[in-house]
Amino acid sequence: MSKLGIGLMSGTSLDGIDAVLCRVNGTGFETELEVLHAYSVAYTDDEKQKIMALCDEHTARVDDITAMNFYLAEKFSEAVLQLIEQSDYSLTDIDFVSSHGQTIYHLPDEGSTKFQPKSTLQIGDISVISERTGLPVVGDFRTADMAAGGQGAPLVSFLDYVFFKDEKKSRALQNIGGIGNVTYLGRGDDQQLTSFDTGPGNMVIDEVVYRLSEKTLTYDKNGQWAAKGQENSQFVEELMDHEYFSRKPPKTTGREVFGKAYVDGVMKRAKELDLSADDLVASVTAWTAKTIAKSYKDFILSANKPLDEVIVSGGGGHNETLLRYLQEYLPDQRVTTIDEFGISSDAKEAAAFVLFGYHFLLGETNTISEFTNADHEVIMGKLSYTQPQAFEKVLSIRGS
Ligand SMILES: Nc1ncnc2c1ncn2[C@@H]1O[C@H](COP(=O)(O)OP(=O)(O)OP(=O)(O)O)[C@@H](O)[C@H]1O
Ligand SMILES: CC(=O)N[C@H]1[C@@H]2OC[C@@H](O2)[C@@H](O)[C@@H]1O[C@H](C)C(=O)O
Repeated sequence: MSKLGIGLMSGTSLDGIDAVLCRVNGTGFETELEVLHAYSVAYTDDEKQKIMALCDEHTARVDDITAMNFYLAEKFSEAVLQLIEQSDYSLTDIDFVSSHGQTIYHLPDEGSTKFQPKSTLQIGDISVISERTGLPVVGDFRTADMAAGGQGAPLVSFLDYVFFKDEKKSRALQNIGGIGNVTYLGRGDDQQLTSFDTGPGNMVIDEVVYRLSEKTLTYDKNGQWAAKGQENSQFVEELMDHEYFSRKPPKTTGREVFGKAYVDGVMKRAKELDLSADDLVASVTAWTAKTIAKSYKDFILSANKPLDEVIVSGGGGHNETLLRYLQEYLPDQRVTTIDEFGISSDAKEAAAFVLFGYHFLLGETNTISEFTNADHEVIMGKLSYTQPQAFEKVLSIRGS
């Protein structure tokens, strides 16, 4: 029997919270998932800067992290309530909430001392969300995959595999959020599955635009600013030199690597090269597209894996200049956006968490170990229900 789940996603771009209401039925390849309503709320600049400070080892304070764990949970709860308010449903119709949380730090590789195992931290406490909504809330997904030896990301590849594996076409599902990540799906019986973070998505473009606009713009709307400039090829090639791009998958990255400190270096070098603001925005946009195209060439095409089409999702799908560069660097592939397949670019990740939460509640695995390089598949998630009625909903899902 189908259930109604709400997915919450607040990604590494720190643009805000995406909430989607979905009808879900079945598991694995039998899954049916329909997005019924979507709602997004932007973080204020103040909120974004405060969260960003927690993503940086030099500025994060333990009291701030603790408080933000609760503050964000309130924001997530408000997003659920707003979503419901705007939809044709009421809270009592909903069976569960599934929340990604806000990643503030992700360490997919062990450090040099015994106190630095690989680890990851998503905040926005699920008990607070359960208490405010009266619903059972699933959260904290990445840790289970990491405990099984995985990178804890990319997780959305599971949705890509379930809905986009095709008999006739080999596909790359490219998400361009704060970070870019790809799921490669060979055609037909080809089970060579690959998934990794390609590098920055909008993260560097956003920060450069924020600084050049003297904090008045947080992103380059539709890529209009980049379209006014010309990419500087020397600068783009220099940026391509970062060790992340030559490192073989499996690999994942985040704000720890391509955050503010990285952009300090980008701005400094752009100044030395005397780049105009227009050319700098064009250059980081071209470079972002090139990091994606190069990673396909090095880790997919060079391994003799065919690639017919590239399906872009995430906010970067709205950046027309970024998509133009991507098509230019991948002349033999058709580059399109996921909207063509009836899924909104902005709703995909939040919908994926409905899929994960539902599998979790049914006790079904919700990872594919090849994608995250885990030792085996796991059931990701943890559960909170602060009221007996919420527990009843869990029992009813399990009994259905
Ligand atoms: N109209 C637009 N034009 C250009 N860029 C846009 C537009 N709308 C959104 N974006 C970009 O998309 C970003 C948000 O993307 P998205 O919500 O997919 O990221 P995220 O989920 O936070 O990150 P991640 O997937 O890395 O966790 C914004 O920060 C902005 O850079
Ligand atoms: C640790 C973390 O939050 N990683 C995010 C980030 O944003 C994009 C990319 O890096 C991806 O690997 C992941 O999110 C998506 C939802 C994923 O796991 O598929």
